[in-house]
Amino acid sequence: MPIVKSVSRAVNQLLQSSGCGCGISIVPVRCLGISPRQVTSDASFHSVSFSESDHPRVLITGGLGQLGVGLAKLLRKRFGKNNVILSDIRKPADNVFYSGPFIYSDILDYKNLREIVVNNRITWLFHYSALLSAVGEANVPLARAVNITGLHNVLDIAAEHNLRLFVPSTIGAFGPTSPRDPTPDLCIQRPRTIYGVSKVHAELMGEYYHYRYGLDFRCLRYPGIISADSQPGGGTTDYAVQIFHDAIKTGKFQCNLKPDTRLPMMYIDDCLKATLEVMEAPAEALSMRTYNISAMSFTPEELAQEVQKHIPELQVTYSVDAVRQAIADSWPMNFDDSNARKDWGWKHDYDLPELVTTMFSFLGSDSRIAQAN
Ligand SMILES: NC(=O)c1ccc[n+]([C@@H]2O[C@H](COP(=O)([O-])OP(=O)(O)OC[C@H]3O[C@@H](n4cnc5c(N)ncnc54)[C@H](O)[C@@H]3O)[C@@H](O)[C@H]2O)c1
Ligand SMILES: C[C@@H](O)[C@H](N)C(=O)O
Repeated sequence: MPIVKSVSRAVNQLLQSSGCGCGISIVPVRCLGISPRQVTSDASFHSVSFSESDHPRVLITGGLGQLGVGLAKLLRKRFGKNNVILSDIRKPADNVFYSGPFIYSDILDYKNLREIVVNNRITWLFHYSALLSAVGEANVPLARAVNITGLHNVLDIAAEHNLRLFVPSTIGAFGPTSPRDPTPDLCIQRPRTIYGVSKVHAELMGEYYHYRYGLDFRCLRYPGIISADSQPGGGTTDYAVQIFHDAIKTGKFQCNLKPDTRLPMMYIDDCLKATLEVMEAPAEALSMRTYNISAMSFTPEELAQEVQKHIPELQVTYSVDAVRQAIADSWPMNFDDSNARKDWGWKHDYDLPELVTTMFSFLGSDSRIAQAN
């Protein structure tokens, strides 16, 4: 086939699949010949397309944080151990290293990330690398680099290689001028943390790449996530994990938020279930590309009361961290996730009582509960 004809066929295919319909150029930015890191201008035409009957080949960035190892476990169960690669810039614990493929990947190293995607024929990418709200405020330049420059690398590679891309957003993508009770999917978003600003940027850039280049971008705004077997990475909602550990270890918990600070929260199993469900949802079901998801909403006082049903002698004191409190006071109190429920059937399994019971059964507090009774 003459070269001109095959290129024009490829362009037509790309235009049809772009969802853009505007007839203007849809080649990703780094393919336009203006980037020092450019690949050939027809790079995406050569991508192996993902057939729905195959298992996806998955890469998880920032996979050694609170959520990544659990996500890998869920995806490996579904798609096979060797089809899911965990990556991070940290050294994995033995049990993680031996549980399936792990690879070093710094998302700020564009060429290395691209090499990993190409050599492993990746088709789905879950982009978990980030600096969370509190650690982001403590190191704004690093948060800007990881959360914004890193995202740009991931977006370009995903667009060039025709990946389905999941990027989590957060309740932190809203700010003091957003409606807080409840917070709908579409409303004013003027966050006042670098974390929130970077997440609004991620939502908008992902949606822009979707409409402009046909990138299959999918995004959920997670509430604060609570897990038993992984530690949170420096956020405002971390107290809701720490209380369980301290209740069991010392019977005392000092909370860094005020007792009446209400925030949306979710058990990790619900969060990971939603993530897989939105990635598997048929594109036609998605009326939007960024959805709120919700399960429960509580204050430190309400959580402490539920914990005290299991450990009655728990003593809770409050020593407010001004940075975290200001952040929490600007975030949603309740999250409206009706679009996720309507479009792709989202439904949570864990409310507050089930969450607390499950956490204690994981953390093995039986002996302490027995002592208390
Ligand atoms: N955990 C939550 O409550 C929560 C809530 C809302 C959204 N999210 C989002 O979910 C994602 C995962 O959250 P998490 O709680 O597991 O985060 P985490 O902070 O626990 O883990 C983030 C990981 O990113 C890695 N990382 C940092 N810089 C990197 C770089 N340059 N290259 C590659 N990796 C790098 C870190 O080593 C870390 O393991 C994040 O994007 C976060 O914003 C989390
Ligand atoms: C809410 C979420 O994005 C994270 N747990 C934080 O508090 O920063």
